Amino acid sequence: MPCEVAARFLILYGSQRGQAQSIAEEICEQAADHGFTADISCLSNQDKYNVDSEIRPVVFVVSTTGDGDPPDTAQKFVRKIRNKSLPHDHLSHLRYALLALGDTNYANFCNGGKTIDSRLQQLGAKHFYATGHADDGTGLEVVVDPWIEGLWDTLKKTFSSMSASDQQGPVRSECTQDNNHKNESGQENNKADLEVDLHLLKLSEVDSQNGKTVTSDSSDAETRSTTLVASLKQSVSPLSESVLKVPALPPSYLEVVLEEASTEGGTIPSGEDGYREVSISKAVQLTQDDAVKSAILLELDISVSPYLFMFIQAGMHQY
Ligand SMILES: Cc1cc2nc3c(=O)[nH]c(=O)nc-3n(C[C@H](O)[C@H](O)[C@H](O)COP(=O)(O)O)c2cc1C
Repeated sequence: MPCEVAARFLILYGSQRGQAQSIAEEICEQAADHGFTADISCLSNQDKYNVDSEIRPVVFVVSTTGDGDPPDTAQKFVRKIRNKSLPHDHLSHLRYALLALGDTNYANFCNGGKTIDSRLQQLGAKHFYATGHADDGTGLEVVVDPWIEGLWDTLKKTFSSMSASDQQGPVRSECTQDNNHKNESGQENNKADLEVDLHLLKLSEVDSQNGKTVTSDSSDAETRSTTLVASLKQSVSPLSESVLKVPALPPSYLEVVLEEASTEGGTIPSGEDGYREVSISKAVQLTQDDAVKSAILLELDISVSPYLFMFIQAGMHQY
């Protein structure tokens, strides 16, 4: 089934008396005419959006109240982004545009929007469109209307300049709307993106018993762990089951001094931990030559227990 793809962005507004809110809603309504889908939320609904992980372009519409203060509904958001412990690149992923409302009859013109704008910049967020400052003293529409008119082109450019991976977030198929757009701010979108990424982390291995490929993913950690253990057992024998071979190192590293105390024709004692019965007569043949007094272990051609191997290694270190 063909899917219509819509570029999706987020509108966040902070309004004291309703003007910023109605402008935000106007932008939201116009979005469809320009081929976009917009989600909208008041800045006070912090459970509906999260700029910390927002990958869609965001349009802020913020008024000013009091003596250059952000609206009450934006206060919590302002406190959050003002947190001094946030790193300077905390919002470097964020692409946004901001429309500030104010009145030049007041001392701090548009200061509510300016406060948010400058803090977003400090945290590494980037404008995709120049900030608008609308003056209620002379008529908001003087700035607001052309600002909205110019928004659509820059949004188009923003979406087209986003990398393919970035577009996974903002560009959504309408066919997946139920799964991906459960709330108006798109917070579920981010969760869905994360889930998609996690599901890429799959482990595949071949079941040696039936020859089929077994695939496990992160949602089935228990199964994955069990299968991996079995796989390791099959590919590598435990050390205790291995036949130890004397490594083919240069002879000078493998020489072992045989003590005179060794009984001629006797055996290395058996029954002691890890020892294996080895004919000494072979060794004697080699030690009979007083000039040598040592044997090259390789030439003995005997297989040894792990314990004896360690013993020989210790001897080699001393040598
Ligand atoms: C009590 C009050 C205080 C205001 N203080 C400022 C201010 O300090 N600076 C400014 O630029 N505008 C100020 N304004 C103007 C508003 O920001 C402007 O009218 C805006 O359009 C209101 O938007 P809103 O209805 O979304 O809150 C103030 C308005 C009111 C009513």
